[in-house]
Amino acid sequence: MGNSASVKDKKNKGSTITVAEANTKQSPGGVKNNMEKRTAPQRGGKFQEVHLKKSADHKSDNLGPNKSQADKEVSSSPRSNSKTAKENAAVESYEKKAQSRDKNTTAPTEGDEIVFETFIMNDGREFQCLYTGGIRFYLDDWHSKEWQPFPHRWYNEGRFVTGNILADNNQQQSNSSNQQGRSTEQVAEDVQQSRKDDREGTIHHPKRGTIRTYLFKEKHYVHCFFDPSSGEWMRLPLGWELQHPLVKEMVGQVEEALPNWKNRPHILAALRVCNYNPDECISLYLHLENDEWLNPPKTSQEENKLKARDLKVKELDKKVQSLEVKLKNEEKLRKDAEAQVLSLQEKLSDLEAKSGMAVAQVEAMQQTRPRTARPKTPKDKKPQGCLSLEELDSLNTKTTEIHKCHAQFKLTVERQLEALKTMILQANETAKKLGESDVGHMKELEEIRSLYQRESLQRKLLYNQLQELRGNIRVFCRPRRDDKVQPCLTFPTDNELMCSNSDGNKKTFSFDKVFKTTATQEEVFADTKPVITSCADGYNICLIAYGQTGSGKTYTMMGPEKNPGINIRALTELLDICEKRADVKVYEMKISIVEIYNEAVIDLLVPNGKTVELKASGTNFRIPGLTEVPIRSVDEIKQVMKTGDENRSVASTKMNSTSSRSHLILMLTIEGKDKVNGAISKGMLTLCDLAGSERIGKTEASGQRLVEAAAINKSLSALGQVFSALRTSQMHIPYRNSKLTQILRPCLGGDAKACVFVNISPDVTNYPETCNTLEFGSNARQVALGQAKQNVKRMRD
Ligand SMILES: Nc1ncnc2c1ncn2[C@@H]1O[C@H](COP(=O)(O)OP(=O)(O)OP(=O)(O)O)[C@@H](O)[C@H]1O
Repeated sequence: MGNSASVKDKKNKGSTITVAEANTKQSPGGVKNNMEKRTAPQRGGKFQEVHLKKSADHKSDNLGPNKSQADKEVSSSPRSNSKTAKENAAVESYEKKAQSRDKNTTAPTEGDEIVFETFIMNDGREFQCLYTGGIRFYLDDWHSKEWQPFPHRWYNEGRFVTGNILADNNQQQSNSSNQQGRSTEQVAEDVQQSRKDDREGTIHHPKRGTIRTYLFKEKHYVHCFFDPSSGEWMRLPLGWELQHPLVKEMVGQVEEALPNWKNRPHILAALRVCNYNPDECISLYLHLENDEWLNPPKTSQEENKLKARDLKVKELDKKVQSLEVKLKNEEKLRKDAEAQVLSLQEKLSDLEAKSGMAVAQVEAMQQTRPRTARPKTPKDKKPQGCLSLEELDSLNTKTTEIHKCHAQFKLTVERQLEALKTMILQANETAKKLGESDVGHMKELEEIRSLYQRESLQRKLLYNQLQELRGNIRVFCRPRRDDKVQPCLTFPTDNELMCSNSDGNKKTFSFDKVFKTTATQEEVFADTKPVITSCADGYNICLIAYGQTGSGKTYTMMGPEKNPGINIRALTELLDICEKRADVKVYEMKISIVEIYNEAVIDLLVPNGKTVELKASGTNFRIPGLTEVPIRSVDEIKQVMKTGDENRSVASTKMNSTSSRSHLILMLTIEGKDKVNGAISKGMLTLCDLAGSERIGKTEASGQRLVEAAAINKSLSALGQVFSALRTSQMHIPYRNSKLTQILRPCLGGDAKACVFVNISPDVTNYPETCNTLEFGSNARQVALGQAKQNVKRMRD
């Protein structure tokens, strides 16, 4: 695991270049001519006479035109260059340490096996190294990009990380810097001789004129200026340093990312703490401002509180429903009342029309009525055609009756009108009251709605906290099914696994879940389902498969077409969630697929694959121009996967790689817009099938396979270092050390959730690799628990 890797690949034999050949080609200065005899440690723990390149005495001359970056760095820094007795003592002490560590952590192997190591210099720089046939090389990935002989003097200037990458984290040694004892003139001279780099600079001082500055790299960078009057390098005051162009640029970067942070000297002070790394400075600020981790640890009361809140939310749910029913009833009542008012208004206007007609009739009758006849005198003669007295009397009576009727009718109409007016007034009042109560209910409903939303948000937060308490990184162990091999695994409980070899060695490991070899794809997926749900709520989720080649990583993640693995199931589950929540949220899902091969990131959704670059963006990294394909159905998911797979085959043929030598990463962004309050949630699901974690075998340790193995070793080590830093709650998490950790950064740490599948082979012949994988998983699991407790119980019969 991690720093030591071996692979068996017989395909590439035609193009095999041995390490010695490769170095002869790579170092025109003639590596073989510059060899000397010295004692070097063997992995078996013995010392033997071997040839090693003469590096300390011949410094850069043996590297010819490929003068290594490391040598340049060393010569430019104020350190001792000569090989001393102190150095030899350091070499021997290292060798003794390596010998004793090998006994404990690494199984003895053949004499000239390739062993990968990481060398960390006291100033923090890291180099990938390989050790074979008693010779150690380092990968000069700054300048020549080739393997260079490991300089002798470096033994005194750093330490190796070997064996278990996580376990080695505690082996920090505080080697004292060689800088002590060197005069400032020598230091100044070294700086003058060094090649021009961005650490050199000048500042114009109003009294002292132009002053030379140099950004020293110690444990942390320290920006100093050379003071000729005292002959010493002095630390630059904040005010001066703010004038330096490089520093100005860094401060500007932080200011741009954090516009609220206006105090430039404070920013610079924080930059100093963060070793002049603006990204780190930004993340430090955000960490201190918002980080949940700074909150006091949760107690068991939290769980009770969560339950109580859940109950409250349910009650509120019921109340909302009953209020909605009530509101509907009241709305119906209001509509009825409105209809009644309308019909009454119609009746009223009808009656008004009728009464108007009646009045008109009466007026017409009054106008046509004959004048009252004068009383008849005896002299009068009844003219012809005139009415008789009796007739007139009866006419009078009728007229009087008509008058009476008219008066009565008028009275009735007036009364009716009055009654109608009162009714209309009453109806209006009722309608007004109904309207008011409607507004009241609406207000109440709105309040309850917002309360409900707040509660459900709080529920999600508490659910998230509960998940955090259970562990943000959950580790599952899945052994491959293989009935033809001699098994080395037993399963004492659902959380424990015992691994034993033919010598009777036994190791027990604990995980969040240990699947049996017979576990189905459905059973494996069931445990990740709740975590995936939270992706739709806007959380970053990551599922990683780690293990040696052939241990079932691809089977677990992708699976066969008829029995798919986690990838298809997770995406289908998310589509289901989106559909279920369609009433309240509108979701949009986009997918990208990339492959990391030899530290190059390849976009697999472009025909034949295209190399893309990672760019730092605030505290995270983004990939400008990366293809994103929207998905809306299971068929679309399958189509995208097929395209990715086809392009991966073409790309790997082009690069002469195999799928097990690269990491495959599937990235899905899911954006949901709340229909009620318009809130937007953005989650990310990262599904990662890592390259095989096994060690390199002797026969395959050449040419391209060697570079591949170094790249895999580097990225898996970086992943282990990130877990390690998270486990020990370090301020600086070394995400930058590999492309893999840069891409996985949003899903590791913070409030992201990760599930790590450690895939193992049940075969007893794979016992050492299986133990390495299980140890990686155990260490990753401790990140979740936040404890430095060792989960591995070692037993010997
Ligand atoms: N749980 C399982 N049940 C049945 N067959 C399995 C299981 N796990 C793995 N296999 C089979 O084992 C073989 C190797 O598995 P797989 O390709 O998934 O390994 P891997 O770790 O992804 O290897 P590589 O690193 O080369 O990609 C495949 O043929 C696969 O079908």
